[in-house]
Amino acid sequence: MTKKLSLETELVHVEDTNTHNASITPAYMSATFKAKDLDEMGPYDYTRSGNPTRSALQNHLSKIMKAKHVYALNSGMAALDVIVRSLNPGDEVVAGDDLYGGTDRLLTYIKTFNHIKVGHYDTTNLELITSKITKNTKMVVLESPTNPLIKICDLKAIADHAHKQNPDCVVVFDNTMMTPLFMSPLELGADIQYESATKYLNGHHDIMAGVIATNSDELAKKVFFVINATGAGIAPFDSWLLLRGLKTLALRVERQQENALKIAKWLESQNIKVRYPGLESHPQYELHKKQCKGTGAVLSFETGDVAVSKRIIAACELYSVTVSFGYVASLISLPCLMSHASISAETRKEREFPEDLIRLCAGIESADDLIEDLAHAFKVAGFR
Ligand SMILES: Cc1ncc(COP(=O)(O)O)c(C=O)c1O
Ligand SMILES: N[C@@H](CCSC[C@H](N)C(=O)O)C(=O)O
Repeated sequence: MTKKLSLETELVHVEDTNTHNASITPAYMSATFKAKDLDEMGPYDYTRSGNPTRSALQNHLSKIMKAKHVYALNSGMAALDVIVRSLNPGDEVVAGDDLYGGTDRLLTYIKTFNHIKVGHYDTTNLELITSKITKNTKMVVLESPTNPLIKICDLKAIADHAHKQNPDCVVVFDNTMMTPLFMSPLELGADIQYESATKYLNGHHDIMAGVIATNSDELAKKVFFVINATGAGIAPFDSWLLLRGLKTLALRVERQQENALKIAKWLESQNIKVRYPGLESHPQYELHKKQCKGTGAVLSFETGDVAVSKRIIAACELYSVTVSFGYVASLISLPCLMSHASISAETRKEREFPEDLIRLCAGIESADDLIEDLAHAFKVAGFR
């Protein structure tokens, strides 16, 4: 077919050749592969280095992420770990001031133990962030929308500035919240896009996974070296589950987004300050619309009192109280005690991180049921 296919179509059609023409890519549950003969070893020898199920997944992701090189790893944090291993002591990294807690923890680790200089700044303030990116900056680490404050940064403007200052500066973008369905960071100037595939890409909360995408041969080479050297590549059965989950990405995320918008509007109608890029009240609503095709399904809001937030969360019946997001069922959490507990209370305060912030991630249930459950929880908690 010569026509350019839409992403929704690409998602469900996995190109793969396998011995028996199985319709579904088999899970090659083998650590080793026999050498044909000693002069021709074949493409696979050991699953740490490569596995056909992982290759099928990576090839499929390459199409979806419109990237020349894609690597699938055993978690989103493993992906970031592989990326930051290209840094050397003394290198300077500029990062956002609102990042997933585990990202912050890993950046703090490399700052403390690898002697890499890491500065955190408000990425919504273009003047500030660009003033911090200089010719000495080796890497920029961004998230947008951020987890959990839903801050939006201007990726193109930041990447253009970084590359002007230092053509070798590596702009790394965490696209977990938007997924390739709603945002194409590589097209906007990122050198490396990574995602926690544990979230939307898989969608079923039954695996941990991460992906790295880049169009640079040089960066891809470095990434593959570390994956092979450390064993960070995704396992065959997890590759198989991720391939299966990806097929319904568009259906799931579109429905989740629809629900999130309805919930966000309902919360706003209760005079609550809601952080969601699909609301016109979001301070970077226009910017987000300019660089993304959708607004995702994660939102957060404050109640003004940690005790009230805890009571609301405890009173929810449909929302599971868990970390993570992107699951087909709805989730609710208190980031300061859960996903962002690894950031010290002092740092959270410095970065204006509200302790009463509730993060909510819409699933694919009926929006009416989800709103009714929240309304009921508010009542039980004595809120509103
Ligand atoms: C935005 C974001 N990036 C990266 C990660 C790390 O991914 P993983 O949990 O798959 O290691 C998470 C959550 O854990 C996240 O929320
Ligand atoms: N105990 C975990 C917490 C994981 S939080 C996962 C997710 N990214 C989220 O934002 O909810 C840890 O220490 O990493």
